[in-house]
Amino acid sequence: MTDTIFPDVPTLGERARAALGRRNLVFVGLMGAGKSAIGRMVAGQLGLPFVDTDVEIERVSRMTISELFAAYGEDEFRALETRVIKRLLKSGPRVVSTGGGAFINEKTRRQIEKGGISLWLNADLDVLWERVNKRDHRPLLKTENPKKTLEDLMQKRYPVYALADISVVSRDVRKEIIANEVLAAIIDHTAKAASKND
Ligand SMILES: Nc1ncnc2c1ncn2[C@@H]1O[C@H](COP(=O)(O)OP(=O)(O)O)[C@@H](O)[C@H]1O
Ligand SMILES: O=C(O)C1=C[C@@H](OP(=O)(O)O)[C@@H](O)[C@H](O)C1
Ligand SMILES: [Mg+2]
Repeated sequence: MTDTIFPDVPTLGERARAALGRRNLVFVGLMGAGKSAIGRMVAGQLGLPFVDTDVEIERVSRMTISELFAAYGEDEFRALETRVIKRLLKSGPRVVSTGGGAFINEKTRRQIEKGGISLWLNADLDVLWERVNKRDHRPLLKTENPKKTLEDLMQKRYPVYALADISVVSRDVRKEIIANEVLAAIIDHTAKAASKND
């Protein structure tokens, strides 16, 4: 409707796409923050390809994340994750949603810093818990007290996620609202970076 009345006014998605240029957009944050769901939605609005690193890891290994953890352990999973992300970031621009531990790994974080704009979806414990407790495919949460495990991971990881270029609060509102806030944050970040270079 708006497009018909104001045909030349770019949409939020088009403005964010122009701001991103040739860079990848990389979602980081804890399990349940919405990286996979919001990442896919944002990619659609930007008109860019979307890839979820966990899905890509499962595709190349022909195993589920749980099977990989069980068969080879977390260290091997991280090594595979680093290799997959390095490859994905080489041929952008695309939207990449990482698994929650990717940005915590120093080697992977350096690749992300080099290969694109990182965006932290920052959510509080209750929001995360509400979302993750509905499914049991996350091996790190198969503990006696998964909510406490999630809380411990928050304590350890949040200072590292805070190193991301952009952060957006992921909360209990419709996904479209968060996706639009992500697009606005990309535009804002690029404008600030440009004015710093003036
Ligand atoms: N804003 C939101 N409102 C409601 N549900 C959401 C929202 N964001 C994500 N979800 C849901 O929460 C669950 C976890 O999201 P997901 O994207 O898998 O998180 P992550 O990839 O960060 O672990 C999914 O079922 C997803 O659809
Ligand atoms: O936080 C983590 O270390 C992990 C998060 C998961 O991805 P999501 O954050 O998409 O759930 C997945 O990569 C794996 O279970 C390990
Ligand atoms: Mg995910």
